[in-house]
Amino acid sequence: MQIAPSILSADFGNLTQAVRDAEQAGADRIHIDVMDGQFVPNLSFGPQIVEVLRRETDLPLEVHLMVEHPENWVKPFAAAGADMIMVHVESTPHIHRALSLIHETTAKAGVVINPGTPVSTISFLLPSVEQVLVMTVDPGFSGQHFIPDNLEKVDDLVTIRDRDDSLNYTIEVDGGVNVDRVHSVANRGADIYVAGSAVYNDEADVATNIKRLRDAE
Ligand SMILES: O=C(CO)[C@@H](O)[C@H](O)COP(=O)(O)O
Ligand SMILES: [Co+2]
Repeated sequence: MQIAPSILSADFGNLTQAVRDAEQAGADRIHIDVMDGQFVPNLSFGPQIVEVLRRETDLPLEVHLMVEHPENWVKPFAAAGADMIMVHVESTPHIHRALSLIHETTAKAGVVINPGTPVSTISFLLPSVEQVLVMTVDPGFSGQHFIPDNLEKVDDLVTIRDRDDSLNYTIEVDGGVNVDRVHSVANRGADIYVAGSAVYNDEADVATNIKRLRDAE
């Protein structure tokens, strides 16, 4: 599986080092959680941070937009160097427009579903995305508890993709993935998992934490 460390759990005073550590430890991509204090009750990064991190790493940068009016933020994040931009279906009445805007840039497009949103909500969008992000916590914070029922959505997304050759989205799981949970995520056929607090914490260094996750897959 691919691992996408989320820098939301890293030291905000040294994000460039956090990204370098992840790259050296063999991370596959960097997950950047963007929050506006409206769609979720927290604030985090703007496009300037992506621009800074773009200069630090060749790893793909994926932006998880947790904002209202995500359409307004597609171009700034793409211009800053995002390789993938993911939009919550719950965050806009104009999800097709948001995905089309992403495809007007060089970035790939992803759609995100909250724990309370069924896969059926996005079935008409699946041909239009390169990635589906299944939230296994309610978004807003790192370090929350994994909600296991959401793994059924991974089963559904794998089955739908297997049935239709024209669909080629990757399936990513985000929230509460740690050494105790990662095996169940891998088992269900997800392609990528996000790990925030399991990678960036005071217990061990980033390389040790990533190795522990890989060993537990
Ligand atoms: O999008 C989010 C939270 O809203 C996630 O990307 C978390 O930041 C992941 O952190 P952990 O749950 O792995 O600690
Ligand atoms: Co995220």
